[in-house]
Amino acid sequence: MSAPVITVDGPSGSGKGTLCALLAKQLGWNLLDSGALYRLLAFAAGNHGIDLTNEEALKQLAAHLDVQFIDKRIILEGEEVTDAIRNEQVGAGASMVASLPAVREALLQRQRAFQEMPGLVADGRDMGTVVFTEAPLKVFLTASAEERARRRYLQLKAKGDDVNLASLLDEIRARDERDTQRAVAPLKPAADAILLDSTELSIEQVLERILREVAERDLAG
Ligand SMILES: Nc1ncnc2c1ncn2[C@@H]1O[C@H](COP(=O)(O)OP(=O)(O)O)[C@@H](O)[C@H]1O
Ligand SMILES: Nc1ccn([C@H]2C[C@H](O)[C@@H](COP(=O)(O)OP(=O)(O)O)O2)c(=O)n1
Repeated sequence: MSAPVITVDGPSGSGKGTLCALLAKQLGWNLLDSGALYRLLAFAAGNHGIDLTNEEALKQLAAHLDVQFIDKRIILEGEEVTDAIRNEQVGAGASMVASLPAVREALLQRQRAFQEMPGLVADGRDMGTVVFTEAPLKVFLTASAEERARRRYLQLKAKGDDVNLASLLDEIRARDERDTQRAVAPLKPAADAILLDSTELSIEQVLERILREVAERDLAG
């Protein structure tokens, strides 16, 4: 029997990463942060002087990307990059490399390898539509662009980054546009996904709502 998967897809700042980390902890399941793979690829491309539109070179880089996920730390080619990949510049680069079909194909098996017992919580844009189409629970998490920009602003500011709310909102809108309009695996809810708008919900309310769905499907064992 294959391990059960909960997929959580949605736009930047909707709360996917937060929800997935809490779910994985509560259920004792594995966690896949697929966005981190696209961020790491964009970051590695920068290190190697590869242009973010060079599909062939990026495909090769993706196929051989030397990454280790150790607890909450991410090591790329021997260097810790856990914080370095979490800014809007790397996010925009990730969104660019993610629009290239050969790159997505090269990262597919690496993502599917995370499906191990007792279960997997998978965070991204195409977890329910492409990577784990058989998942018994699919969530599409959204929030208004203004609320998502506000959340990102508070998050980056708390980290000490020099951020501006208006430009974050512009960047989030540009990323939404690129992620939803691309030809391959665009951001959209799977036909069988639960749609949840978190604009007016706290993190605890979102978690509670999804844990109810987990219980209804008897997924937690
Ligand atoms: N429902 C919520 N209400 C308020 N803040 C939230 C909510 N969900 C997440 N956040 C905060 O918003 C920021 C972005 O959340 P994150 O989980 O990183 O989003 P995503 O992974 O979808 O980009 C984080 O600082 C997180 O603590
Ligand atoms: N499964 C995925 C995950 C991310 N991406 C792309 C599109 C996103 O804009 C970037 C960055 O994703 P990430 O989830 O890290 O971004 P946010 O934390 O939601 O801001 O990668 C993707 O195309 N497919």
